[in-house]
Parts: sequence; structure tokens; C-alpha cells
Amino acid sequence: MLNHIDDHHQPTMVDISAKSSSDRRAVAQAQVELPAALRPYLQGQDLHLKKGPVCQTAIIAGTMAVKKTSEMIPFCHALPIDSCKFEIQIGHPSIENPSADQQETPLVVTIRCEVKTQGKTGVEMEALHGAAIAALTIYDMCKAVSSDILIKETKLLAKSGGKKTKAERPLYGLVLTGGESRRMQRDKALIDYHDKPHGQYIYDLLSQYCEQVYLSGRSQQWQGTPLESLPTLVDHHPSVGPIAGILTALETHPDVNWLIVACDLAYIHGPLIEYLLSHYREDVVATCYQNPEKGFPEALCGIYTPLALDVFQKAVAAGIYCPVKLLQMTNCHLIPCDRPQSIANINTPQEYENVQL
Ligand SMILES: Nc1nc2c(ncn2[C@@H]2O[C@H](COP(=O)(O)OP(=O)(O)OP(=O)(O)O)[C@@H](O)[C@H]2O)c(=O)[nH]1
Ligand SMILES: [Mg+2]
Repeated sequence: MLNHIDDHHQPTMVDISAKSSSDRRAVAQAQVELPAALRPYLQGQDLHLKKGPVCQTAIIAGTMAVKKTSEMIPFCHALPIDSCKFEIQIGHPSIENPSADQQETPLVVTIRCEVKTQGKTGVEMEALHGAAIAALTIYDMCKAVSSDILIKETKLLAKSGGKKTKAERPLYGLVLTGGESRRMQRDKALIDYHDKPHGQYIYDLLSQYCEQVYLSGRSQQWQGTPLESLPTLVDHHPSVGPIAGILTALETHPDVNWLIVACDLAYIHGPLIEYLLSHYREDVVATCYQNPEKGFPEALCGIYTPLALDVFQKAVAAGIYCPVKLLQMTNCHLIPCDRPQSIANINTPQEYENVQL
């Protein structure tokens, strides 16, 4: 049943009255190709024409458009706009193709529009509308010089906060297994909670959502065990605990988002990962579950963005090795977890005895 057609087969606005509000974010991009005739007007990162500064004007127009989206698109809900940010870059394709005569090559303007709200529905139409109107404004500002202007693709780069998430970057998975399991007195990654070593279980679980998954551990750690064939990232900064594994992952692939899970979360399961995936934010260092009893970020079950690299490198250089403490000091998005047990880590033989799956 399509929810934008009513009982009488007439188009209708989707009824979102029963939905609950959440933090929503969307990012859209539009590109405009300007002919070389515009090159003489380039000053720094803007074009200065008689009508005024092109990019600045496009940002103002795009911001106004974002706020008016529901007036232009028939079945779009009116939403309060909490944040609207534009970035406009003028690129020089000749940098990639140095043999081209720079004076003859077009300029490519890339507009990025990020919109945030707290609401029951997404803001992707707002972001797309903002990017499209900023592109049209660039056309209007430049057409007196030449109308040989191409408005190129306009597309959604990312959206989060609702059921359907679209990410700006690929998602990689990391299973932290580099500890020594001293309290448990046997390797936690090799315990069978689900008829296979738990390191393998989490590896398989993350593989359902991630483009690539790695175990994180020490050199040769899993040789001669059932985990030996799994791809492993060996700690760059040994002996400093789980932060070594997180930092190694961030350093090895700095342009992806990392879904990071410790190997001792006995109860981890698909819906818990899916909830994290539908609520994570790409504009913060990390999104983690919040410990339901003590309120701290559960750093070893979360999604880290490339913003985390700088923060983690500085922390390790300053001698801060506790990921929880580190996330408490930084820009971290916390999401609620109703059952404390779901994210409990099992550290001792006694805790193991009490596990009930
Ligand atoms: N890559 C990596 N992971 C680690 C390291 N230390 C701990 N971990 C992992 O981080 C998670 C939480 O660590 P702990 O609960 O302290 O586990 P542990 O160190 O194996 O156990 P204990 O020896 O009892 O402290 C577990 O999944 C560990 O495997 C490390 O130095 N490197
Ligand atoms: Mg430890």
C-alpha cells in the first residue's frame, strides 16, 4: 500500500502524526559548470561580478529556499530548520589535467548544502531544494557574461535520523579482539555463545552491514586458531588497550566510517546494530549507545567518523588511553539503550556462567 495515495486513489501528504521526532540531517550537492569566460572574475574562492559576489549570493538564496521548501513541493511537510550550512567550492579541472590550457578550461562549482532539524520526517527535500536554488542563482548571476552554463547533477549525499539512512562514506567494521582476557582466563573472542567463536560471530554480523570487516588485534595473535583466516588489523600502538585498535583502524582507512564492536559483547545482535545505523550522525566524532545506568558513552559499540582520527591521535599523544573518557570530552552523539544487558560485556568466568541467551 502506497502511503502517498489515499483511499480514493487521490494523492495525499503522508500522515506522520503518529511518528516520533528524532534528530534529522541531510546533505545534498549540486554542480554548475561555468565557461572559461568567467575566469577573469575569479577572486579567491568567489567570482565577483557587477551584480555582486556569486557564491555569497547563492548561499543566501539557497538558505531562503531551504526554509521555503514546503511552499514549493506540493506534499512536502513544513519543518522547522534548526541548521542550514552551505559550502561552495570553485574547482579547476585543469589541475587534474595539467596538459589542458588553463585559460580555456571551464570552472566547476560544487555546492554542498547540509540541513538539520528535530522532526518526524527527513530534510532531504530541503537540502536538495537549497542546493538546486543555489545552482540556479549562480546561473542567474553569471548569465550576463555567458549563457554557456551547465547545471549538472544535483543529488543527495547523506541522510540520517529516520528509518532509511544514506551515508556519505563507506562503512567498515572492526571487531576488537586485541586484549589478553586476563579476567576471563581464556580468549574472549574464542568463546562460543552462538555455536561459533564469538569473534567470528561478530565478524559475520558486521559483514551484513559493512563493506569490509577486520579483526583488531596483536601480531600473530590468532594464528593456529579458528580466527586465523579473518582479515586482521595489527595494532600500531601496542599495549595501550582498545584505543590502540581504534586508532589503527582510523589511521589505516581515514576516509570511512567505522562500526566498532568489542568481542566480549555476548548479547550483540542485528536489531542493536540496525538501531545504531539508523541513528548515527556523520557530523560528530562518534555515535554510541549510552549506558542506561551510568550515562557514559559505550565506546566499544559505536560508529566513528573520520573526525575521530585527529581527536584520538591527540589523546594518545597526551597520554589519555580510555576511550570512554575521551568520548566524554568530545563531540559524541549518544543514543538510548532500553536493556542494559544488550550491551553488557562479559569479562569474568562468573559473568560467563550467568549469561542467558
Ligand atoms: N586491538 C586491541 N584491542 C584491545 C586491546 N586491549 C583490549 N582490547 C579489546 O577491547 C575490548 C575491551 O577490553 P577489555 O574488556 O579490557 O578486555 P581484555 O583486555 O581482553 O580483558 P582483561 O585482560 O580482563 O582486561 C575487548 O574486546 C578487547 O579484546 C588492545 O591492546 N588492542
Ligand atoms: Mg583489558
